Amino acid sequence: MIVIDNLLTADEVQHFRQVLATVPFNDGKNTAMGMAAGVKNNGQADAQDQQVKHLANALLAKLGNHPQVVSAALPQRIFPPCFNRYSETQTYGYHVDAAIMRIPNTADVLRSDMSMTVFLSDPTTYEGGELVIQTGFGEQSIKCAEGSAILYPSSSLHKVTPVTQGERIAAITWMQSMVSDQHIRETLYQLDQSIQSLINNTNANRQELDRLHHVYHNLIRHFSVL
Ligand SMILES: O=C(O)CCC(=O)C(=O)O
Ligand SMILES: [Fe+2]
Repeated sequence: MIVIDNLLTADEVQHFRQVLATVPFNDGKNTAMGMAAGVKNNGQADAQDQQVKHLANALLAKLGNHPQVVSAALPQRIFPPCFNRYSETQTYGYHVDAAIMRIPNTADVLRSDMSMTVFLSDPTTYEGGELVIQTGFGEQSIKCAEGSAILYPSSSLHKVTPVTQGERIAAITWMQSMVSDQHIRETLYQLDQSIQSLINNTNANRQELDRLHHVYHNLIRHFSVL
């Protein structure tokens, strides 16, 4: 589970919120698959709306270019982000995200390996609305600052607790990774993070760094499936 701090700048968050305040929202149940529909109670911005498409594309471009997102998810495909809104009393009970998702208006499908929530509301403006994820170490409850995001394995059970005051707006998306094995993906992420911090360390031995870089790329070559 990885927090991406400041994925969006304050200005970008404000722009997203301003646009989302003007676009039509539909019942979130319409896009839930199978059992998830029974526990889903939120609103979802109309994905056919031109302004919503524009925001989704802007976020998509941002994700594909973000070094930490790329390092953690090794994305091959990213689902066009959706925008959801939980008003007072709204909630999304425990569910697992569908393993295979059809990318709207295309013939392509995506296997969800990693799920992402980008928090767009200032956390001091709403109560409740925590994203709770079941992990091997118990439940983790997450409420990020506006503009920050959480990336977590799509295989996990998760829920959004009821909003008891205010309104929670977020963008959500799913990624198919070039490396489907979660454990290997995590290990590659750790290796890359170490390499990146050595690159920024002026005392690091250049030859050793080149060797680590070489190892990282050969591991990607070995484990990625395109
Ligand atoms: O809003 C969130 O943080 C997560 C929503 C969710 O789990 C979903 O739409 O599948
Ligand atoms: Fe979900």
